[in-house]
Amino acid sequence: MNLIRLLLRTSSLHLSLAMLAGILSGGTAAGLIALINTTLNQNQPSKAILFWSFIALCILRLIANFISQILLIQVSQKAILNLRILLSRRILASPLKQLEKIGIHALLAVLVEDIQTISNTIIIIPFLCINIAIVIACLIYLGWLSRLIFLIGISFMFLGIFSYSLPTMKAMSFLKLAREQEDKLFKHFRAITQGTKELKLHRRRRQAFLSEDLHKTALSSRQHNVVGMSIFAAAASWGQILFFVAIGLLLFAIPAINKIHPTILSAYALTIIYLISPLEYIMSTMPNITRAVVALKKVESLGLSLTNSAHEIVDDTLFKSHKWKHLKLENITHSYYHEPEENSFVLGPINLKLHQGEIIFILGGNGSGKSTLAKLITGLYIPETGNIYLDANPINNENIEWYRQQFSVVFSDFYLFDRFLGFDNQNLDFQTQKYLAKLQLDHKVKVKNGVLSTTELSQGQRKRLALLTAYLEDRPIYMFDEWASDQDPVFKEIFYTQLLPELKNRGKTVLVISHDDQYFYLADRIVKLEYGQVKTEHLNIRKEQINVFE
Ligand SMILES: Nc1ncnc2c1ncn2[C@@H]1O[C@H](COP(=O)(O)OP(=O)(O)OP(=O)(O)O)[C@@H](O)[C@H]1O
Repeated sequence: MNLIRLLLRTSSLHLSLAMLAGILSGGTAAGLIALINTTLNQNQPSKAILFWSFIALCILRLIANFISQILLIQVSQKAILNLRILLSRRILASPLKQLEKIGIHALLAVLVEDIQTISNTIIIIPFLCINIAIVIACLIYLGWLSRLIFLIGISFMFLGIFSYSLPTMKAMSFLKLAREQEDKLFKHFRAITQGTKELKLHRRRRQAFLSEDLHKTALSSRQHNVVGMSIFAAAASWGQILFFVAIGLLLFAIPAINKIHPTILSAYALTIIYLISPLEYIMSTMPNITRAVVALKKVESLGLSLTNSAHEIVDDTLFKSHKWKHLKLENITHSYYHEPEENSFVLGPINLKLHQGEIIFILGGNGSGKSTLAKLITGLYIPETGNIYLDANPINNENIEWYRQQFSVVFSDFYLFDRFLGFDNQNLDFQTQKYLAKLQLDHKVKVKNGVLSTTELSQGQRKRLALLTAYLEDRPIYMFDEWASDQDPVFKEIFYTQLLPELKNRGKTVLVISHDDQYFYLADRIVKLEYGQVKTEHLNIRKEQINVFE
């Protein structure tokens, strides 16, 4: 089972020791029962040896139980920690296309819901193991008492397990359906947090959203959970009654068929009654275990398997001492997955050669494929066909991680971190302060130890902060996806006529996705897209005023 593999991966040594201690603890529990039986069945006052054995077994059980629990708690907590880190790593190591296909809401459901479910189950596994050890030890004791009754008991137990597991399989299918609703619920939660303004301003939209979307999904989730959990409850009640049927058989049916000594019968009855509590615990954990199995299956179904560790391949030997001259896209294509056949968007095949130190403008109408091309050029999307070359070197799985590190990008849907992560620059604060002044943000934002005093700014100001981060990254290729669209005319002018040429003068290659036709003359090369194809490619040697939309 994957859950056990997950624990084993965490620390097999700790787990083995904990299991040993657990078995010892279970063994002492069975030993105590045996001792109590012997003491009860002897017709004379208790001997000192029985008394001291009882004390010794109690102490042994206390110690073994404690050690086993402590070790198992450590393993389970470490497994939870590893699970959180591993899943986050897996998500970040997965191709962007795959993550976009899964969807943000489904990823959130995995990170919040599934991790919690798996963690909750991992926490109970230590106690589950100890209870299983007690059951096994008691069964061994029962087998030692009488083989015949043990065989009857074991057959009865398997019948019980079988009749318990059949309905639980049905219950699992309902829990799976409930889990599917969780993805939808997270989509609605996203709508609540990101669409608050739109929902507040439109009462009928809000009511329709609450009753038709949110309530419907939450209700469906509840119904599947209720049915699933009810089946578990029915199966558990059936399991409980089976204990008493077993005791009934033992007391009334078996002695009628076969003569059995009353001391064995009473020992059996006592042990079975003692077994009720651990068996009930085991049964009560089944819904949790089933939920965790469903959660793990969900995680795996998204292609985020937890059994292999994710690792990045960074081959930075490539081009280390070498200044590249051109970046070539050869017949690259990309298509999106969900669009209907007749409407599907395909970018490419694109053939382009971009030179080091150029300012390249990428133009085109809405939906023409500019941002898609940006993701392909920056290595975020792997081309479905064709290749990217840096000089004569093809970009492949081995060097793509390195290749991505050559780009500083501000996407139109950028994310702003409130502290500068991954910089080991000694003068970071000084440099940031300088750029804050340059971007006219020094009156609003301060920086201390790489932490920004605020990111609660206007959209245009936030974009300037994103640009600042790109400046600090100081990478060979810059990419701006409609960066200037939120800037006021004055700063727009500064961006195009001062900041871009400055970057070029520092030897940077600058790719600019833009609709600002008054600045197209600043470009060295202009690439215009239409319906996912390069419509025109224009080399602007004379820096003339051009109108490529004509
Ligand atoms: N994550 C996505 N999943 C599915 N389809 C997408 C996705 N992103 C974009 N598309 C589709 O790809 C096409 C091109 O989108 P893209 O964002 O590249 O256009 P664009 O030229 O940047 O547009 P705009 O100027 O509006 O930003 C569109 O038809 C869009 O529907």
